Amino acid sequence: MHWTPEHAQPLNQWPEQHLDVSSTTPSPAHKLELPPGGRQRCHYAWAHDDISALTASNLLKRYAEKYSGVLDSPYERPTLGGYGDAAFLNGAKGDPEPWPGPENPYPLASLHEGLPGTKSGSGGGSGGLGGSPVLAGNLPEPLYAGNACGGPSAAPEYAAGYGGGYLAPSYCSQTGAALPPPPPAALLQPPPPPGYGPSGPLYNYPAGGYAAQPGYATLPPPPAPPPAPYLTSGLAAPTPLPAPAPPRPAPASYGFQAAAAGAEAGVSLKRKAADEGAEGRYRKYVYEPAKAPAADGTSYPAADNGECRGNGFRSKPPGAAEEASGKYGSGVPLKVLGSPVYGPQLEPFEKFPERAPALAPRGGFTVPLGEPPKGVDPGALELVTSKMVDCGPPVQWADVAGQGALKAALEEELVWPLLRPPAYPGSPRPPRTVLLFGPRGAGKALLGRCLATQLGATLLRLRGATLAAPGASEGARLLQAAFAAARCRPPAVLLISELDALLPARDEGAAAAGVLQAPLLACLDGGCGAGADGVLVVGTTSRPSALDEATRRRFALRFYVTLPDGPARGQILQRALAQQGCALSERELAALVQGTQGFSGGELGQLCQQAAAGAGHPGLQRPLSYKDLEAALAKVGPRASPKDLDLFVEWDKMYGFGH
Ligand SMILES: Nc1ncnc2c1ncn2[C@@H]1O[C@H](COP(=O)(O)OP(=O)(O)OP(=O)(O)O)[C@@H](O)[C@H]1O
Ligand SMILES: [Mg+2]
Repeated sequence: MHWTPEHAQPLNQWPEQHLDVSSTTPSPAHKLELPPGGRQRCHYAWAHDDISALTASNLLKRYAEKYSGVLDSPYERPTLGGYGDAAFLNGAKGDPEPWPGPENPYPLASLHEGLPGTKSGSGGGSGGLGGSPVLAGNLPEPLYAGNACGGPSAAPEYAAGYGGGYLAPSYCSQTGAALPPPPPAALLQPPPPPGYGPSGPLYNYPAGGYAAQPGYATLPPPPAPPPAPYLTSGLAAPTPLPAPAPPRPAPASYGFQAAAAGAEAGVSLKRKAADEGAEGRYRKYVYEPAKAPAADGTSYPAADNGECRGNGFRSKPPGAAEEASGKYGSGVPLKVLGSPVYGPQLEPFEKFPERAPALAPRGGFTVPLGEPPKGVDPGALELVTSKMVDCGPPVQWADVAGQGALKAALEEELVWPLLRPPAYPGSPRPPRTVLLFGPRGAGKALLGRCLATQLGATLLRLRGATLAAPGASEGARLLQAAFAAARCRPPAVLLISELDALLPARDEGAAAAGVLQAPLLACLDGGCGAGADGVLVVGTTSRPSALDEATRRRFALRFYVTLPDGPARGQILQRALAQQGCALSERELAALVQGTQGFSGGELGQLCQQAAAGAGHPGLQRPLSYKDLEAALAKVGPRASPKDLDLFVEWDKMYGFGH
């Protein structure tokens, strides 16, 4: 209770105010409403009780003696208003500072129920020292001082007991009509315990103060704290439980419990759970991050290893050995595919393994033999079968020097999807067409052969220039027959080199060649059986810019076959020279690799042939030397200019898939 101006009233009103504040008698209107303020306010309530019980009684006794002495003194009695006492004016217990109690003493009826004897006075004696504020307010005149009694002579009545008897004579003028009829004693207060009754000894308080406080033990369990204070901002309210939670047991100490509830209102849930342990009642509100996916895959299958690109495919493998884990589900071991270790660590050509026979057809690329489509000339079909089927040795990945990234991309995006059986009905269909573009002699056809080997497919080779040579009609007939032959021999790879020769040149305007574009597009669309399962069409061109959009779109994959880099050139040279019995030193080989920058694989082969031709080999019975190769370098050079290479790069950026 803080100091307010209305407290500065004459001293003759202090008992009334004091009684109002420090009443130990509960009013019927008092309710148990413990504010969530908690511990501190409850502490003030205890302090208030101290005033009413101990201090107030002592002070009343002391000042009653004083007043009686004043009244009995022969000199003029001073006015009570001039009997200033800051402590009393403030309503504090002799403390010059304002009482720091609550502004409005909230009714704590039950707290005062433990102080019996204050209401057990007879008749209207219930308005004794511990009288109810309601009763005090009903008094028509100020209490104690200035009343009709002319001043109390309270000292003799102290012996009447604390139960209101000792003040009863002071209110002698308070008739019973002025007071409301007293309620039944049984309703007001339970019988006082021994020692606190009217017949009990005066001031028979326990030595331990108010430790007994029987009212505390009889307090009903506090209401369950609202859930909102236990939710930190930003946390969604928990889902209401289907059944109401069982009431919490009455705490052993209500004061502590109330204080704890209020004090914990602003504590984070995590902190609360940590304080209360794993079995804490707030455990369900603890916000915890989602658990890691289960190892058995029953949980989220998201992989956080950085390999997932978001579409189910991992990033390109740094090495073939890492791809043996069956990325496409079927788990085809890489050993079966026979992929080499890509990159500069490629074994020298002379150490290449012996070419293995063609792998048997397997996986989803295996389909039963098909029937020749109707409308196909049987003669042309027989011609294609006998002349265009490549019966050369198989080509493994290791036979292609360099091109590590390209080989990995082809294997990942073409070979394995074709070999993998469809995961489920309606799964994406693997690509059936691929375009390899790059400088002449870069190894496009070599890669096409390698694809056929990896797929275990029959290889049918066509050259655009050969198809266009005999004329449009004959070329179209051969083209349709080639697609039909591939359809009849699944799995098959139809390799069409110099694809640009079948298309109308922009600058040349070859009418005959341009006529073959329509049958080509029709066959690529499946009209010739090319779209059937078990047929892969590989088109190659060194003039990708000659392809119009219609033709370009027919190829699902488009890869740039670059010129071999230094290590790849060294490998190609070593192999080519080894076939001619030439063994260069490392220094000579390095110089030759340096001098053949910009050469394609085909041009490197031509260089070796030129060197042999210049040396008179094989007529000359001596091995090739470095000088022979130097002489050949003067006659054989790269055909692709830097400008051409830039065009490839640009086209790859626009239409290629990169790798
Ligand atoms: N990376 C390579 N490794 C080994 N040999 C290669 C490589 N690149 C090219 N060659 C060899 O060069 C020669 C020409 O290769 P290929 O015919 O595949 O080139 P191309 O790109 O198809 O040429 P073109 O555009 O003229 O058809 C072949 O003998 C091939 O063995
Ligand atoms: Mg070729």
